[in-house]
Amino acid sequence: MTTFQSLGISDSIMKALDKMGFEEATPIQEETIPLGNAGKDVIGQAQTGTGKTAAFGIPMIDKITKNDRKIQGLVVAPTRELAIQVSEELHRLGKFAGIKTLPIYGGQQMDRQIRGLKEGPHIVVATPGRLLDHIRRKTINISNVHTAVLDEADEMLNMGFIEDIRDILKAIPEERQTLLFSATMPKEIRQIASTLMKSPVEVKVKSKEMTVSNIEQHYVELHEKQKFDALTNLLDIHVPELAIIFGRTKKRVDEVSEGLQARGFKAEGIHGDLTQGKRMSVLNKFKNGNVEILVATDVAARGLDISNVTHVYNFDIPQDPESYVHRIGRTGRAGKTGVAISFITPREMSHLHLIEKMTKSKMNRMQVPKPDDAKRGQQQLAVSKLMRTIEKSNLEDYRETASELLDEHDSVTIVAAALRLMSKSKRQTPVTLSSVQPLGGKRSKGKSGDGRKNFRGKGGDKGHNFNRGGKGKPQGRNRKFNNKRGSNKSDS
Ligand SMILES: Nc1ncnc2c1ncn2[C@@H]1O[C@H](COP(=O)(O)OP(=O)(O)OP(=O)(O)O)[C@@H](O)[C@H]1O
Ligand SMILES: [Mg+2]
Repeated sequence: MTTFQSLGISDSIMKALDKMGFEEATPIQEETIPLGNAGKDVIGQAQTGTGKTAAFGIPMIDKITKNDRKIQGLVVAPTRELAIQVSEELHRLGKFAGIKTLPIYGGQQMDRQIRGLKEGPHIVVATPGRLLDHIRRKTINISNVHTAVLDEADEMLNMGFIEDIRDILKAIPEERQTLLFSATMPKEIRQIASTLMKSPVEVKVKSKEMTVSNIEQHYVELHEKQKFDALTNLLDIHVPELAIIFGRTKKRVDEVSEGLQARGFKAEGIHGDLTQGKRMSVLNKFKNGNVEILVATDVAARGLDISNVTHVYNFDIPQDPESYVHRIGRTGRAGKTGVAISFITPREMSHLHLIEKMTKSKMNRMQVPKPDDAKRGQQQLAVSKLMRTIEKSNLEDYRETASELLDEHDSVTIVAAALRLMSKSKRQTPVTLSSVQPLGGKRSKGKSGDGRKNFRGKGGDKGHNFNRGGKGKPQGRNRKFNNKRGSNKSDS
């Protein structure tokens, strides 16, 4: 056990950590905080939900001169929601040190951000596109930044963002300290990374698997047409506290979330075509439990930290193994347990094996859930509600009516009727989704024998409709989108 005390952290941050309930440092924090304090460039790779934000946030905050009201720390993150979340975590960490943090992202009014910038934040957490807008309009000055962080570094250095990142880093003094963090770091990206850094120290928390062991991983082999019923059956069996369902495209997300609503689930969709206001309100409703199921594109795959997510469902298998790691990593965070279930069509089985191989983890096969199991699950839920009412409520006022009922019917019939009333009635509502193409089995082999590259193109969110391999020719069915660089601005 490593205490934060032994890592040479200032008293004001110690106070913040105490308030946040952090008792001991996680392995990535233990290894990278001293390096960060020593001014080293660091590439930090550790599993999802293991505290990478504080790993770069603590040394960054500890280097800030409070009385110098210039931007001294800069964090770049791939999505708006993540920029907001990281900014909030840095705010909590830097609260007692008097450090001001400002998130800057697309979809928010420029003048509001400009006003915020004029107030002199010490740290800015930004999405790349909007940050570049400010740099070009000269409404931000990052020439005094001494610590730059790329959160989700491999994503930031992928084809969709790399040029933006280069442009951003050009506006920061070369003698900066650069910190790169992610749960995944493909070799080719690591190489690009080292060109932006000064003799970086690579810290990779030792673990056989890329995914955390507290996530149970399963898969269900099924046909496309079975997916929706299988999903609602599983939801009835698992009764997740909060669940995220990942779909491949925005349209898919809309259809699945509408279908779930039609069957009586508290579900909403989130993807890059929604207004920023809508994205925030959906996410907030999910965080406070008013929405129990979030249906999302990969826009919600990286970095988001929502503590009670108990289940992640891959309604469509993700395109690349990294994406799988990040998606399922929305559950099982900070030592909690979680369950991840991926739907695989028969043609996609080779892709499943590829993910298993790359992530060095194994998914357990699960049978296609049956309606009877779902019914039992629902009844179980009604029973537990009934039991809670028995334990917690004052039932005096109901006793007389209850005994009158018992004079006329047997007790089993009455309880059965109550359970029926309490079970959701809309589950049989027919829902048909538009047809989609499975990820091609043959294509997954690719020229290089490394099928990953073929799955780089994303037909989904963030406008990543291009091959993200970074080199070589575009492959697979996303070829025609390959020139759409810059379309990632949709999330900037
Ligand atoms: N030392 C600690 N003790 C207890 N909780 C911690 C500690 N460090 C971080 N946490 C909490 O753990 C959760 C996950 O942290 P964080 O979001 O930084 O993970 P991450 O490694 O960045 O994950 P991802 O790869 O998904 O981005 C957060 O709620 C954070 O506040
Ligand atoms: Mg993170």
